[in-house]
Amino acid sequence: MGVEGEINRFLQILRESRQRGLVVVGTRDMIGWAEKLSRYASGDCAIVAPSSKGLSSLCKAWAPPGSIERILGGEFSAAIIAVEGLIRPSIIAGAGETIRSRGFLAIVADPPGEWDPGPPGGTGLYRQYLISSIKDNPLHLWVDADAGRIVSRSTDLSEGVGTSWSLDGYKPSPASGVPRKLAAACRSESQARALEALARFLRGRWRSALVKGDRGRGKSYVLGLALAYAAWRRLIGRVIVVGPTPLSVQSMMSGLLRGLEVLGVGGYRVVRASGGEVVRVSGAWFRVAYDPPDTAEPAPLVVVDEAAAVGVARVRRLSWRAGKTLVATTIHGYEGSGRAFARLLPTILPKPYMELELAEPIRYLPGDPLERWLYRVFLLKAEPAEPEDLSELHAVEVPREVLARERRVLESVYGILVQAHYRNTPDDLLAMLESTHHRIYALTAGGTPAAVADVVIEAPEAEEEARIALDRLLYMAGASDAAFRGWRVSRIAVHEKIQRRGLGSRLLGYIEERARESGASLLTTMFSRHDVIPFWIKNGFTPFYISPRYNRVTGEKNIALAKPLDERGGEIVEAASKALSHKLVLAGSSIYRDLAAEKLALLLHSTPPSTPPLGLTRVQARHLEGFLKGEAMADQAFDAVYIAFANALLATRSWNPKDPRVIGAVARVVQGKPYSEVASIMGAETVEEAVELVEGFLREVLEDARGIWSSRVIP
Ligand SMILES: CC(=O)SCCNC(=O)CCNC(=O)[C@H](O)C(C)(C)COP(=O)(O)OP(=O)(O)OC[C@H]1O[C@@H](n2cnc3c(N)ncnc32)[C@H](O)[C@@H]1OP(=O)(O)O
Ligand SMILES: Nc1ncnc2c1ncn2[C@@H]1O[C@H](COP(=O)(O)OP(=O)(O)OP(=O)(O)O)[C@@H](O)[C@H]1O
Repeated sequence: MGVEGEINRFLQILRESRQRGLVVVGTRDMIGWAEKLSRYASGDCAIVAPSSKGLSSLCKAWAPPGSIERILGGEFSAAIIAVEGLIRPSIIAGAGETIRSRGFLAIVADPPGEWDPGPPGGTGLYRQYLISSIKDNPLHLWVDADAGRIVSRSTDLSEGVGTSWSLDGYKPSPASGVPRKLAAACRSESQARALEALARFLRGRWRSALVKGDRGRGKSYVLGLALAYAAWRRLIGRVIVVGPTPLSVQSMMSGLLRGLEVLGVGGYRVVRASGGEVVRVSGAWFRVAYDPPDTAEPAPLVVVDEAAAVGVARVRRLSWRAGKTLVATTIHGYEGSGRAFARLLPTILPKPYMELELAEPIRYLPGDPLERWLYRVFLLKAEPAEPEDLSELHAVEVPREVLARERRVLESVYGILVQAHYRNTPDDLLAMLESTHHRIYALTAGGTPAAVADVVIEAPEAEEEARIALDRLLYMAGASDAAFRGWRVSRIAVHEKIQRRGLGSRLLGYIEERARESGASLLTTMFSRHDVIPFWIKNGFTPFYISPRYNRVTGEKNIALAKPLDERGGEIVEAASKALSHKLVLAGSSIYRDLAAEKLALLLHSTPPSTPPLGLTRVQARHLEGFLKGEAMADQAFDAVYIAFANALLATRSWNPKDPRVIGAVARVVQGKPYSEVASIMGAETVEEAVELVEGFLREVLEDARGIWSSRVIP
């Protein structure tokens, strides 16, 4: 049988078993084979190929390798990857998740001996890892089409894969309120249970609900069914649906339309975008409309699909101003682990809050082998082993070769990072295996990693990704010529069961020693989880930069800190940190107004003392004396109080950043917050109490700092 016959036979096995499989075709005729494969799928496919190949119209959907998100949210009989050179893990993982039951993922690549899916100039470890992983796939066919031979094949139909979706186990809860015919439109028990809960949510006093689950679980669809229920019960009027693209909310719209149909709600109008996507469904008393994240405005009911792609800041803003908010988010998917994000959502969504999880896949059968393979190869569900005995700890560098070779090590290292960090993507694996400027360090207990750090060696001549902290540092210090090296701790995490026992600090100490030995002038870090600032300060780091913009993913501003390792590093960190202290005080009421006052105080306290470019006029000095004598309120002499307080804060460090009076004065004077907010920041019972505490404190501090501000009166 020729190669084509083999492929036909393999695809037949997929169709009969309803499982999904992987086809790899090695050939020099990439275009010809991409065309053949699209014919096997009768054109119901998505293709990932550069525009130069002229393949973009071959399938229903096309994405260039740099914008895989263009096909995500779609669903096809096949996904074809026809990309020369680098095939990022996120392309394979993303394309794989768009395929329905019985379908196939195809990679058209160079002939086997010549194929290198890794980046040019890399280590070659990703190639090695991917090739051995393909051979481990239980349902795959790899052919060398030009030589007419099979490279490897496995048709082990996985056990434990279901044969269809079923609602057999589902018995409606008493008084669920969901009509039977609507429940019957669900495909899994957990989807039907979620629908019941969402009906309760829509009827009751709940403010927000989160539907979470892995990809293809029917999260979006059940939101649509729930909206149909709400329309039928006349519980909704204006609803906005927010998602990264109109394509990404189509499953929700399908659920809505199907729900309206089975409930017999008629007389509504459907508006489609130019690409055919449903963007609005409006009936006599309800209107469900898609709104892009950038322009979405709160409404009585807001539905956010793919919340991780919409971003924390937007979800927070919309949900607080909406009547009710329904949110769907993916825990594990092509974009990596959204586990930490799913954990963050309950802390930002308004209460009362309800959470639901969908377990069984719907796009393909439960236990599908391609899903299991993608999750395993790209570590989307990596679970770290828990170290047992912490009495003997060893800090080590984990060589890339070991990560590529030893699955157990790779899983625990990766698992700790996935568990702790907001967002890991499959491409992190590529960076770990291939990028020569990344290094992985671990603290192991009995051979099991207990803490892990990913360090980037930043050098002035390196590409931008490998000098992000260095660039900010030079900018802040007003320097441009420095030619030194820094090591940036890009991620650090301790196994979640053993945090706050000194392990993180110990690993950081080890990294510091290695950085010193290598001749680096600095150790730096940059992150947006403001809750861990104390960890860095406790370990001797000095803040030197806070981004004026929000991190799109976390909704917080990035903060950078550094620890100098030699004299030159010390000079530049000091200059940059002083510049930051001036920004914090002088721009505290504008770009840094949203920083928590206690974080601003803490950061400021960790910068070196300096003299700010601020003096009082004689008139201001007179107003200030009036305030100090109790003849005027601080607000009456606010400009003078601000200048004198800024001088005192910047020039001395005798104040305690944890003192609520300091935090209150920072919130009021530096950040210009209203006393109502200052009172709650300080924990004061009334606004009057807050005013009294802040004014009393200001009088004390400014009296003590008289020597500082009085010498700066401009004649
Ligand atoms: C660049 C980045 O990766 S920033 C993100 C850091 N990583 C994370 O947030 C992931 C989750 N957290 C963790 O993995 C760990 O808690 C780490 C890495 C932050 C700290 O490691 P740990 O071993 O837990 O901290 P360690 O015991 O060494 O802490 C030393 C001191 O730092 C401070 N500290 C540590 N963690 C925190 C925290 N989450 N919040 C506030 N202070 C902290 C405390 O002062 C602590 O001393 P204490 O416990 O006596 O009060
Ligand atoms: N009850 C159902 N009846 C028919 N089709 C369904 C049903 N539930 C889900 N589907 C279909 O299954 C596929 C996956 O569902 P959906 O998109 O809602 O999943 P999801 O959990 O939101 O995952 P993803 O984030 O991957 O889109 C979609 O094509 C959807 O239309």
